[in-house]
Amino acid sequence: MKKTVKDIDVKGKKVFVRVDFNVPMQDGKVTDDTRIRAALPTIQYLVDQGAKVILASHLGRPKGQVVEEMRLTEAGKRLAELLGKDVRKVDEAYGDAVKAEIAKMEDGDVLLLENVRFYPGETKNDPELAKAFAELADVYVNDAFGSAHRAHASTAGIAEHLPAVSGFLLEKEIAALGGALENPERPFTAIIGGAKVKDKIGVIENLLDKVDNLIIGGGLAYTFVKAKGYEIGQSLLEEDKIDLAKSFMEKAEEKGVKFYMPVDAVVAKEFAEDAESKVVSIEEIPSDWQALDIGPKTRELYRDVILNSKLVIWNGPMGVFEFDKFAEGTKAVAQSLAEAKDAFTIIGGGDSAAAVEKFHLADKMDHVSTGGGASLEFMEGKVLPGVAALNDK
Ligand SMILES: Nc1ncnc2c1ncn2[C@@H]1O[C@H](COP(=O)(O)OP(=O)(O)O)[C@@H](O)[C@H]1O
Ligand SMILES: O=C(OP(=O)(O)O)[C@H](O)COP(=O)(O)O
Ligand SMILES: [Mg+2]
Repeated sequence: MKKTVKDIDVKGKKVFVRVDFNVPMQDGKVTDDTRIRAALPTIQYLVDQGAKVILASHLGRPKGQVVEEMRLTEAGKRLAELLGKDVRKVDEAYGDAVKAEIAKMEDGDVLLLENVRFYPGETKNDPELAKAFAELADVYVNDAFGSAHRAHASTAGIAEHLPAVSGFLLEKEIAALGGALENPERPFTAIIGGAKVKDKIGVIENLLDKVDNLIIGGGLAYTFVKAKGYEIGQSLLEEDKIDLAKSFMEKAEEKGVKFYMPVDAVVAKEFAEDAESKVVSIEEIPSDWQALDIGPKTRELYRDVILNSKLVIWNGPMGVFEFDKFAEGTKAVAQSLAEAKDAFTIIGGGDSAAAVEKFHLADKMDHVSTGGGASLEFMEGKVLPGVAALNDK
């Protein structure tokens, strides 16, 4: 068991809180604030206890440099609205100017640092950067469940220098996911989609030891379609994962895990909201088109599997649901989960959670996790670095 904010005295202390405010954005605005709302209990608690609350997060993948659209300014504004309280935002994440701002804070004040991934040391877990973060505070709190599978300077390295405890969200997520997976009800179905193919394809190997059904959709699916020998046109592909995809399909067969992939797709002429589109069978994706959603036959197939399951874990949208034209597959799977009254349903991921919010189905799920990659790695049985770094009770 890890210590939580309740196990330490925070009054008057400077508390560095790593949150996951990696929220979906469009045209400079936050389009889904699920992750900000999920961090509120910890932030509010620290405010009420009279801590000086210093928040840190990443947004997107700026690759170690400043990217204007990836500033945390808008997330900070949304947080201020939700908290009903001023949130001061600075444009850096460590250093003398930040220390000077912190020195001005009163007990109960909230300060938001700039995107920690604007610095190359963050994702490399650079010890110098971890130390620079630690110098800002007396205590470290990790509440960024969505980033707990990353061993980065602000999620792991910093914990070596300060008393390090978990926030309420991290604690709640681990309890909810751990509880469901301890003695999984069967049939147990995992649905994996989304766009982070390189990150997520690897989890499939361990999942094959745990699940009865594995459903593949979203951008992830086309590396498998390609591995089957079909043309995928301009669809998302991880060329160097094709052999891995092939081996997973073979392994599924050996282990008696039922493996489902799209039988049809909605293809588009280009990656755009208003692109010309049509439904084709999976063997017939034209070479200059790209698959942006699963097709109607696939939606039916997946629905049957979901309705016959007792436990369903879903990470990663089935298509580019941000564009209404390509949202039907994701919507159908969300509706099937909502309909599956006999099943315990868990949805995870920043974008998947945004999708079920968009379709007003979030309250029909048993657990909506703020982590996609994090919940998958947790489900694999891996110890998450962001959790491992915290102090034991
Ligand atoms: N067929 C596809 N082609 C390209 N992108 C896709 C496709 N299907 C889904 N996506 C994209 O995947 C993104 C989410 O992926 P990911 O971050 O892995 O999921 P999550 O945040 O739920 O863990 C969405 O922005 C969506 O537009
Ligand atoms: O959005 C996230 O993960 P998710 O897309 O798997 O839900 C987390 O903020 C982690 O981001 P990263 O995958 O860029 O490390
Ligand atoms: Mg995502």
